[in-house]
Formats: sequence, C-alpha cells, structure tokens
Amino acid sequence: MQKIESHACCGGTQEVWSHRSHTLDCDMKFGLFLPPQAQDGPVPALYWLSGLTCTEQNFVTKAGVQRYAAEHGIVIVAPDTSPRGDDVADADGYDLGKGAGFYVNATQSPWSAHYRMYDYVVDELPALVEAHFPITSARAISGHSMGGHGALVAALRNPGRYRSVSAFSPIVAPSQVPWGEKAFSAYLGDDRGAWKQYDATSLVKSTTEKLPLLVDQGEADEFLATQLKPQLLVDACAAAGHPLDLRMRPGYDHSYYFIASFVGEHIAHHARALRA
Ligand SMILES: N[C@@H](CCC(=O)N[C@@H](CS)C(=O)NCC(=O)O)C(=O)O
Repeated sequence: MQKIESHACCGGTQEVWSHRSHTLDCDMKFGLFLPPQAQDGPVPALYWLSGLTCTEQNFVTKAGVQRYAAEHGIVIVAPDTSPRGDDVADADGYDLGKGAGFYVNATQSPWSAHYRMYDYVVDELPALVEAHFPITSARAISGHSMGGHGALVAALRNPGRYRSVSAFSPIVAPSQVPWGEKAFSAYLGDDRGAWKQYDATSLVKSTTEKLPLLVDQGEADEFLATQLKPQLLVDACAAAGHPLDLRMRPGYDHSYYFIASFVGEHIAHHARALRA
C-alpha cells in the first residue's frame, strides 16, 4: 500500500492510498479521511460509494464531508467506482465499464476478469483498512446514484455488517431502468433472476434485518423520473414493512451541490448508530 496524497483537513488528515486489489486483480485508489479522534485510538468508519463517472476523488473534494466527520469522529473511506488499468475492459458510454462498476460481481466475459466491485467494497476494502488504520469494525455505508444503489444493496444483503445505511439519489430499482438494464445485461447476463440479488426493491422483500433506510432525493434531479424512481422503493418498503425515511428536497438536482447541502444530516444519522 502506498500513500499518494496527504492534506491536513478539519483537524484531521485527508489521504489517498493506492493498493493492489486481489479481488479486482488491479491497482486501486481510495480516499481516506482520518478525523482528529483517530489519533487517540480506533474510530468507526463510513464507506461512501460514488456514482457514474466518479473516482475516489469526487466525494472527498466536493461534498465538504470532512467537517462533519471530524465533528463526530468518523473515518470516511471512499473507493473508486470500478477496476482500473490498461488491461481492464471498458465500453464507449459513461454508464458501462470504467467508472461504472455498479457494485456487482460480473459473471459475463469480458467483465468477469476484473469487475467484482461488490466483493471489493463489502469484504476486501473493510478488511484492508481495519487492519492498517485506526478503524473499528463498526461500519456505516452510504453513496450517491449508482453508489446509493450499491450502499442499499450492500446493507440489505449483509445483516449485521453495517450499523446504518443511507443514500443520495439512489438507483433504487436497477432492474427496471435504462442505466441498470444496460449494466446488468452486460455484467450479469440476460437472466433477470440473477439481477435480483443486486436490486434494493427485490432485497427488501427478503432481508431479515429491518435496518432503516435514509434516502435523500432532489425533486429537480434530471434523472428522477427515468433512472431513479424512488416511488418504487416506497412501494417495496411499504409492502415488506421495511422502514424508509425518504426526504424529497424541492429545487435540488443530481449534483454534489445537493450532496453537500445534506451530507451533514447523513453523517449525524450514521454517528448516532455508530456511537450507540
Ligand atoms: N451527465 C453526467 C452523468 C453522470 C453523472 O451525473 N454522474 C454523477 C453520478 S450518477 C456524478 O457524481 N458525477 C460526477 C460529479 O458530479 O462530480 C455525465 O455524463 O457525466
């Protein structure tokens, strides 16, 4: 592992690390914010999953999360959104291939050689950072858009692994919208039965843990009606009796300006669960 950036920030340190991922079989980067409290011993971590076109940089440079993480004593771990490198498969569009891993384990060629972002964010990355940094196994997970989908799926599939989950503008039903249909067809194949394990609206039906879902969604989001469709999650949660706190925000779009406006509320939500 190699530290490639380090900046003093909000009394702590914003770092970027590079490492060899055995799950993805390529070199990967992740952002790591260590709050001041981590100087005195291990603290809990929030794992943040970004959206389409993003790298490990977007959240840590645009959301202003460090001020809240420092206030509450929470580490932020922000991975990249796909495997990287010259020998990693890619596609022309921004919504498939590099920058668009969709947090699944691909089963189809050529993607299956490296695209195993589900195992990377759920297993390899937490094990790595908990072994090398002052980070406890109290975990929270959140994300935006494709990463909001990833956060909901990771939490719903792994009872007990996360203390809390939240999402901004998540793709709640990837099996039913163009972004998800394109990615899942490529990564998982045409058998839609295999898609359900990565679809939050399917997973709420069967999860044994009723971990409350906190979701923020801008009403002026350009992808709201075509790709995000939060009502599908409202309906699925109502049918399953799963707790959902959906906060519709008039005037806000899909951008990091929206995330920056409400990330403090999400960090406070996670801090309550992580420090309970
Ligand atoms: N219109 C965008 C679609 C992708 C997009 O909106 N990406 C969101 C996540 S789904 C994002 O976070 N973009 C990077 C940023 O705003 O920093 C593009 O073509 O780049």
